[in-house]
Amino acid sequence: MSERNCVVAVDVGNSAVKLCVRRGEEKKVGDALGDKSVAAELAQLSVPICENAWHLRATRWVRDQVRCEHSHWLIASVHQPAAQTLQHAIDAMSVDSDMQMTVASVSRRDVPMNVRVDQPDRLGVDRLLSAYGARNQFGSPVTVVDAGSAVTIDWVNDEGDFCGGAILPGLRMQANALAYGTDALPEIDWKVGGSQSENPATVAGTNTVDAIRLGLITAVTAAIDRLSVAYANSGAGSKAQSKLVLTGGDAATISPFVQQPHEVVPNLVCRGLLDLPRS
Ligand SMILES: Nc1ncnc2c1ncn2[C@@H]1O[C@H](COP(=O)(O)OP(=O)(O)O)[C@@H](O)[C@H]1O
Ligand SMILES: CC(C)(COP(=O)(O)O)[C@@H](O)C(=O)NCCC(=O)O
Ligand SMILES: [K+]
Repeated sequence: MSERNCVVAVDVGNSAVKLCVRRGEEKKVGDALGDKSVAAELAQLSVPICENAWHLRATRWVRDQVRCEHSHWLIASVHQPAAQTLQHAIDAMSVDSDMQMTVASVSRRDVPMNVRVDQPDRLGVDRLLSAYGARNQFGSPVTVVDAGSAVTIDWVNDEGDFCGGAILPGLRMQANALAYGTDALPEIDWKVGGSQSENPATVAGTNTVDAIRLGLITAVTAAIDRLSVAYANSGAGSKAQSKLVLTGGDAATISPFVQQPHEVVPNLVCRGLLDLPRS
């Protein structure tokens, strides 16, 4: 890649930092509803923030991926200490690098989407950006699920407005909570597998691990199925059929057990960042 300018999209979550850079020709997406050009090839990386020197892995990856004169980093964060650590690593890298770097912290005001919640400034910018990315790719109405540290199940109405949603603990957090809050329960690997790999969402667990796995998967997927239908019904009379989109570190794990038709799109927050109109 030898462009003059490139954009580095960064989603700082509570478990991991996700980075995306678009390879090759950039496409202008702006705010065009239904535009599918976001499917352009992306280089993507997820670095768990529990990993030693995660910030160095992140910045080195970007240095190796992009060969441009000026990189503009768009950072959306719901974890301020991690965002600060990353900012310092970017500053340090820019001292030793030929590449010019600028960094912008993205807030909800940068996202061209109406927000219908009680306190918009308290809304996680990741929720808004994944909704924005989903709306750009699939149109509205759409239910957007981000299955990460927390699972968010959000609603974008017929008019394309962000209307809030639900927040529940993510799979790892639920697994931790059971192990932490009891004497007898082990901390399980919630990923599908083990003795009940055929379909843990329909067969009663006949041992502790399978029972926990069934509980966790059902808690998350039943919430998704129920709320996506309820949201769509709340927009009764809507002209367009409602869609359902999953993203986040656990999206692929839960997808086989979500009954409603849906799409899995990796790194929707970063895709939303790359879609933002340029100032
Ligand atoms: N290798 C992994 N490292 C960390 N989390 C993982 C990994 N594989 C799957 N996960 C799951 O992904 C979730 C984190 O998803 P992610 O979307 O990165 O979260 P966040 O946006 O909160 O940082 C964890 O809660 C865990 O359940
Ligand atoms: C709900 C979240 C914790 C999800 O974070 P994540 O799982 O992506 O790390 C985050 O969007 C957040 O801190 N939100 C602030 C509260 C709100 O959105 O209402
Ligand atoms: K999330």
